[in-house]
Amino acid sequence: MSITDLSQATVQHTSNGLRIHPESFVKKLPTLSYQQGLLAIEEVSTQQLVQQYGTPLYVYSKKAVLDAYQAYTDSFAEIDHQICYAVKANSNLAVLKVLAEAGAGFDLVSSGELARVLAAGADPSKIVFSGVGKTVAEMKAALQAGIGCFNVESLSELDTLNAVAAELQVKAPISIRVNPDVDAKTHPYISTGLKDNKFGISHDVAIKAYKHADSLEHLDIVGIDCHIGSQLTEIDPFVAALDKVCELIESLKQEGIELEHVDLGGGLGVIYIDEEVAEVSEFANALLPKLKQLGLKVFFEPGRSIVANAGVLLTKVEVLKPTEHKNFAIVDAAMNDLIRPALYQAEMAVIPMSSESQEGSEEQSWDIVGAVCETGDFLAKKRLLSLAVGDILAITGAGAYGFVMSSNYNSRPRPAEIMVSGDKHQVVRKRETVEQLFEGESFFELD
Ligand SMILES: Cc1ncc(COP(=O)(O)O)c(C=O)c1O
Ligand SMILES: N[C@@H](CCCC[NH3+])C(=O)O
Repeated sequence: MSITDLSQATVQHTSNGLRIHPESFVKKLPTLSYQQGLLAIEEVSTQQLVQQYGTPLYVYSKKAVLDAYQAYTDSFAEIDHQICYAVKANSNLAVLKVLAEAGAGFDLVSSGELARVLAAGADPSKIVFSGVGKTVAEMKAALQAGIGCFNVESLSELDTLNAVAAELQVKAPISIRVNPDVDAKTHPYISTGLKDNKFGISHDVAIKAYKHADSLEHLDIVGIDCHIGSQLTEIDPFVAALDKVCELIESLKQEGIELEHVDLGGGLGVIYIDEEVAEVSEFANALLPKLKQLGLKVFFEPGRSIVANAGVLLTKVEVLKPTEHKNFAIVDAAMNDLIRPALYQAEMAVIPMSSESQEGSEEQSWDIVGAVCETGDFLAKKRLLSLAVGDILAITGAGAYGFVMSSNYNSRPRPAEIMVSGDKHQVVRKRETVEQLFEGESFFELD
């Protein structure tokens, strides 16, 4: 490889750290580009966004969200299907509204998420409610809203839901979430389809659970559900899970239990750095022959693959702190704004707002860290960049499990969120103020 080829290589893992060539890297991502050397999202310059709204700043591309959703509907066009976007990945109302208007259903895990999707105009019949610990109040709210299906995760949930539905004099539509004991080959914290995980009902118990559900007057069995984990880069685990679900559907038929739909959950991974990730179309091609044979309606619950690469987090370099041992670039975003690196050692790309800032100046290996008082507060480690105080960096892949997992640790107000469409941009969540952080608190006055 010549020196020019090397400098143009998109991602290089070197002993000093990771070098990402920004201009070629963004070509792998939707709606990001460098225009006159400045990072743009759709047609909006990130420099303009930073000047107008400040940092840290989450920015989402409407087009990228819609295109990712469309990739699913196109890939599964041959079969009767429903995409239920997993709200937990990014629950901003603007994102939800874009998806609701495109025809998406929603996968929820709380009544908070239910309230959000209803506020965003969701069709209740396209909502599925997952989660291991639904409360009675949450069951009531979802039944009153008329949701499409409860994905039930335990025997005791069947009884509670039956009682709640009886009280409201309705029938609760249910699927049972089965745990197929398939290795999703992902980070252990986000693997959900193994015996060891708290999710779903094991195959051995599933038939018993369905028979029990069938005996309960206020439950209406409509489907079967499974979700084996998140950020899966390979297709095989999905196929293995589908095979197990098909076996169960066959056994249920023999017991006289007929289903209307099969829900295969979410979990398809995305490119963060240079992962080899299956495309939605490959995922569909692997599953379609079996799904067509089944002849049931198919639900999917993608989250990350719809929104991750529709979003970036923009952050400013506040302090450069080279030490004899390593170099720290302290930025104004931190683990409270984006916890994935700290929580899962997730590697996310960090690219400069200005690609010209990298040219001609000497790169060094930097740990990009926040100002939170935790050693675990890092956003990226060993990144080869040429940095100056005041530079703006973009962390890509931040549209999923970014803002939604943020906190106010160290009394840090959370960033603003912006949505971009074409050359337009709008605040879709205001930056928090310090006053908001303690507005619900009071002094103890009873002594
Ligand atoms: C039940 C369920 N459905 C869907 C998802 C969405 O997963 P992903 O964001 O990986 O597509 C999750 C999260 O892992 C989940 O727990
Ligand atoms: N929060 C995780 C994904 C969780 C999936 C939820 N079941 C992540 O950022 O990768």
